[in-house]
Amino acid sequence: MTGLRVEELRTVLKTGTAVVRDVSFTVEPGEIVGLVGESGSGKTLTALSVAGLLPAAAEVTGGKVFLGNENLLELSERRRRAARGAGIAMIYQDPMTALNPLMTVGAQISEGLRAHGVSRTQARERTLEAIAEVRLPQPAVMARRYPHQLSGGQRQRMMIAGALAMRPAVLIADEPTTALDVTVQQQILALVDDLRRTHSLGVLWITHDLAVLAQLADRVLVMYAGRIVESASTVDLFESPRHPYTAALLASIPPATGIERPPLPQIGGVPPDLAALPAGCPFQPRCEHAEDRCSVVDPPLDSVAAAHEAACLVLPERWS
Ligand SMILES: Nc1ncnc2c1ncn2[C@@H]1O[C@H](COP(=O)(O)OP(=O)(O)OP(=O)(O)O)[C@@H](O)[C@H]1O
Repeated sequence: MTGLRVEELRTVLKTGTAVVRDVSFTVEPGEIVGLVGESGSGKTLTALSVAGLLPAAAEVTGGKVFLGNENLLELSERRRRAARGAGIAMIYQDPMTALNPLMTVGAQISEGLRAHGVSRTQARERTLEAIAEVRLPQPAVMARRYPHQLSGGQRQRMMIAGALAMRPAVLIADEPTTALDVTVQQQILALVDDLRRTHSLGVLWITHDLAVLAQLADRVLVMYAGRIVESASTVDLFESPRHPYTAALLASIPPATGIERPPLPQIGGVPPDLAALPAGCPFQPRCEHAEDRCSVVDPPLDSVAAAHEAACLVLPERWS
């Protein structure tokens, strides 16, 4: 199976502001990698850059996006579109943005496949297979429904079915469970966890919600001001965070009750304006542990332990 390797990805708005700043990470087959950060930290633009779906207001100006051995950023538009369908699929918070309200869901999944050269008969078969795979009952009946005839959870499953029908190597999920109630959210998380095992699907799961990642992700990337500031296995990140921003995110998770959805993280101070970043470390104005040098040096992402990287000059031993 094919993994995803992103190297030094840089995405800039037409205004000149860099919103994704030299981001590198990998997603191995069968692995779930979480990408977490506050609103505006650049998670969505990272995902759209990788999937080749950026809005006109932004463009990738540097870096590489390898799917297997192929750098997607070097492919022609036509080949990139083909690679995108079969290689990287994306699902969103609001399935209505991905689903056409005027077509039955089955027809749109089939149409997506037909656009990639799958025959009519095969497209129909694969559509029903994909709908069954996301555990919707009576696939043939479901396929004939319009999006508004489905519940929120069913629409979310249909969107996942549409993505899976393409048999992608990597699924990028941008806050896909945020709008769902907790029970349905749990069902979708269990489904994705199952699919990555049965299909060796690599998953990049974007969220505000570290509690979801505790349950789902093998590894977590923490994003701040367009950069990855910490990267570690989920266990290491929760047990020994090495960036004060990660520690603040963790401290903002209320004690787990198992049923309540935590609110958005509340961290003192405001997220930085990407168009006017402070000198030194971008988190330093909000950081409880900042030292004088932190307003001078913007630390690179460095190895701090095995398979654990952080971009901070102040070791936890010195955190007051
Ligand atoms: N289409 C766009 N045009 C102009 N600026 C944009 C556009 N999309 C995002 N931005 C800006 O780029 C920055 C990063 O946004 P992005 O949506 O990637 O953040 P995010 O971490 O996904 O936030 P959220 O959790 O709210 O979705 C923000 O400053 C945002 O205002």
